[in-house]
Amino acid sequence: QTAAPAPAKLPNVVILATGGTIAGTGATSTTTVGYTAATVGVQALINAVPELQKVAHVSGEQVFQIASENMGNEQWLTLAKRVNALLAQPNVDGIVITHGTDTIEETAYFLNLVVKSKKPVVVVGAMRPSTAISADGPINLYNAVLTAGSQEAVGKGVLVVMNDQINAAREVTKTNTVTTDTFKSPELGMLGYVVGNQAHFYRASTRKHTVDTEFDISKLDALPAVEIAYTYANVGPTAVNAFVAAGVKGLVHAGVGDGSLPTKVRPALSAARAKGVVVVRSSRVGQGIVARNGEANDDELDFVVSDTLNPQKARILLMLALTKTGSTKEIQRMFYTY
Ligand SMILES: NC(=O)CC[C@H](N)C(=O)O
Repeated sequence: QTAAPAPAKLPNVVILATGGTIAGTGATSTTTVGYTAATVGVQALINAVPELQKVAHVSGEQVFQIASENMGNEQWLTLAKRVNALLAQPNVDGIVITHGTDTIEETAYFLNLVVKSKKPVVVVGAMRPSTAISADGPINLYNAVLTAGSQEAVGKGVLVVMNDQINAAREVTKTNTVTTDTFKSPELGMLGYVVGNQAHFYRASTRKHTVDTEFDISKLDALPAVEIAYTYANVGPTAVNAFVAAGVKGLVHAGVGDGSLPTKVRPALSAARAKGVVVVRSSRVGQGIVARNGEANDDELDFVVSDTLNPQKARILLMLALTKTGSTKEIQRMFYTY
């Protein structure tokens, strides 16, 4: 194994810590469930990986200290503004965000749509707490910093680096509740590997991101209310009606199959649309396209389809879309663009 090459000038990488298992501690070295997430501070995370100093000048900031099931719109806005402020500084070359893995794909996709820089932004987590045998946090952090400081990652959009693999924010999803190889980009594929102290890219997303999006959160302190209604055998209109009564501006329907609408749900969604709620048809399946005018006549219902975005990512794009427009035609264009 070769040592990390020593570049003439090391990149400056800022680590923004938000919590999660990568900052978690367990009772014993074999505690890999039932540990406490978000207990170790950012400086301790950096100190645990002295190898970072060979590949970047790293500095750390503790932005939050939470388990990522508690991540929300408010935290996303705070985080995105901090990322944009740091990347606007000429002496910052890249950013790593340490994060719980449960919602890592959502934070990554949100940032993918609102970061205004081509500089690398890498979101990273761990599946085993810092106290575990073979904890994956240190190697993941090392690979994330390496990637964030690399020229190869410039302009690739927000990345999730874990388990020696680089995935694009738009496609990556958690596929296993506990294993270290949980993050995949089903069917469409990962972007590359981090191997031998180097980030290797083989593909890039064709969808627009970061500097090429139309979204600007710099003056926002809240996002439009958008919820997800999940569908399953025997589902009725209760959840959809409750969301509409609560005043949502948008609803993502996590339909079955290719976005099918059960007979009992369709009228509730149609009534929601009549009240001005923007409805996006997505699917709970996790892979594949929800096609416009496929399982429903979207032109007639005035619905939007999610294309290949899963429901939790469709929710993010719909929130940002609603900050710009209420036009379903425009919002559909965005779902085919980002
Ligand atoms: N592996 C993890 O990071 C899960 C821990 C926690 N539920 C979180 O998402 O922050």
